[in-house]
Amino acid sequence: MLAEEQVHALITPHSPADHLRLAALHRYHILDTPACEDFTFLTELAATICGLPYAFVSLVDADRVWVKSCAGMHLAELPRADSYCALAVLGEAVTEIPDLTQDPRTAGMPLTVGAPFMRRYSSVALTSSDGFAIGALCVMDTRPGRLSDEQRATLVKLARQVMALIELRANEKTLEATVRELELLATTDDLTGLHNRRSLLHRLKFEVARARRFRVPLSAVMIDLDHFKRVNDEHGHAVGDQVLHTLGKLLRETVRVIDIPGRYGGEELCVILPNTPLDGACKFAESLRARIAAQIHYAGARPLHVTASLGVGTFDHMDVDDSESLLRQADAALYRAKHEGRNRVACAN
Ligand SMILES: Nc1nc2c(ncn2[C@@H]2O[C@H](COP(=O)(O)OP(=O)(O)OP(=O)(O)O)[C@@H](O)[C@H]2O)c(=O)[nH]1
Repeated sequence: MLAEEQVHALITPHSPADHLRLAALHRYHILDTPACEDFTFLTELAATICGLPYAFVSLVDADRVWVKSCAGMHLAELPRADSYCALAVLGEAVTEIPDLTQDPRTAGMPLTVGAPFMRRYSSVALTSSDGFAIGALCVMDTRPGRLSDEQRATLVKLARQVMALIELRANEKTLEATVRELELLATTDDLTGLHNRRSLLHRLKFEVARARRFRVPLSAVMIDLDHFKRVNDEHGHAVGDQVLHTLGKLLRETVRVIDIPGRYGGEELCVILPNTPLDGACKFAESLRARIAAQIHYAGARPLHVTASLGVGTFDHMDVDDSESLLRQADAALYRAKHEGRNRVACAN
């Protein structure tokens, strides 16, 4: 019998390419994902075809072997050094150990010396598209023995199906992430990071419908920077852009998670406040006005102060009309705020 550390070295000879193999495994984002019927089906099929009670789809991580699906026995993960599957990623496409008690690498492993006292192990490596063995489809039994040629050939085909499923799931995830990114691009204003006009109006329609349905108030605050033309004229368009960008950030950080801040157009911004009555919306607008006025911007090294006028419009659930009239109300109030001297909030009557 080999010394324990020699056996350990046989089982976990992390090859120089192991970090590449691990990188290939991690690209699939499959580790620690929930159980899934498709994998279970293929695993149970492997057990049935080989006529054995146990089958597993295992993925060999840095220090553990994580089990994606199992048949015959529940297993979540094992230390890498305690798993037969760690051997399956060492080079051979097919690994077969007809008597685990006779192989120095496996004779002392917990599943060999303890329940269920495994005796045979056959596996096919799961090979990534770039050629790395990331895990194995394996079958086991508590009696020694070998697979027939036909069973082995079928297990190879099934392993390809498992790998195809892993690829498919990874592609689906990439596609979902791309769709999310595209959605974000289509609904976000580049300069401010707020909802763009189209998205803002879309969300507003939805909120109007919700206010009607649940009989709750809905408010909108229109925000227009004061004398912004001067900022552009005196300091350049890039400084004006920077002011809008900073303002967008302030808005994103100020509003509650259910509020909807957007860029209505040019230097006019808007925040939709669901479930907020007029007095709450006016308080919000006043605090926003003060924050905008307190912000310091820079034109080169020169500090620059910018103020805004704000108009608040509200629908009570009793008279919720439509999104356009809500914005008209807020706009009329904004016009009043400008007219009364700017850097102030006007609320709809
Ligand atoms: N830098 C920059 N400026 C913008 C952008 N969109 C609109 N503006 C400018 O915002 C200015 C708006 O000017 P006006 O509508 O005349 O109003 P104002 O100077 O802000 O004056 P009041 O609103 O009456 O206080 C114009 O000069 C626009 O060019 C933008 O994306 N970037």
